[in-house]
Amino acid sequence: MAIKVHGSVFSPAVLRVFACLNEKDLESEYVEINMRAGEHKKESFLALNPFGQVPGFEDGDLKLFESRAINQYIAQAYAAKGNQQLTFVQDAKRMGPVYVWMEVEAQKFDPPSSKLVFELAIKPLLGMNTDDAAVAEHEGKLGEVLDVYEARLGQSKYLAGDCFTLADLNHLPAINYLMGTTARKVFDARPHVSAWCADILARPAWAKVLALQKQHPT
Ligand SMILES: N[C@@H](CCC(=O)N[C@@H](CS)C(=O)NCC(=O)O)C(=O)O
Repeated sequence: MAIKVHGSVFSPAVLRVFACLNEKDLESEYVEINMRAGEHKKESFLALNPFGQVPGFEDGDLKLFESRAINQYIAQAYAAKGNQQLTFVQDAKRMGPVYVWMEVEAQKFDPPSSKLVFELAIKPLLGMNTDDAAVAEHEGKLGEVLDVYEARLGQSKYLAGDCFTLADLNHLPAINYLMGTTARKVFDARPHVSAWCADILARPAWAKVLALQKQHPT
């Protein structure tokens, strides 16, 4: 049975799941949820995600939500497909840094970057005014996080070592959005971070995500 991703292609969390599906060369069906019309708060969607947030994910009779957990599921369930560097292996020492940097993305990078995506990318799309004070505050916070990334990426090409892993992939939607905004300067000011961003954004799997987004411009 086909994999289905329910959501909006403007949602960073939805794009994160498509990035993983594309890395794994998996076919999937995009089921558009009209968030402006509040479809994500309706009974039918709440059966997929009781918190009323996109994405909702189906693989046959399995229903999941939370984009990062969905990506871990995809990486394990389809271990033999596509990019096998994303598979979690039994070697705990090898996996340790992956676990660390996945948490860093979710706990440290995501809070300021999500705020900036909302202020600088989503609000303009919705015709709302950007809060400049909030932007300045969260650019400062993101800069502090990226100072740590700069040191790390001076030691290894990717966050968890020499290979691209889910720890890197989970950053893609926010970085992609912020590269098109004034917050780009926070990344550009840090050479190792800037080179890493350019590298991960150039992945063919991410280009496929952007192509899907273009096909659904509303
Ligand atoms: N931690 C969740 C976050 C999901 C999330 O925040 N989705 C947003 C769009 S990116 C949403 O549905 N917002 C509408 C709402 O919260 O009502 C995940 O990674 O899946």
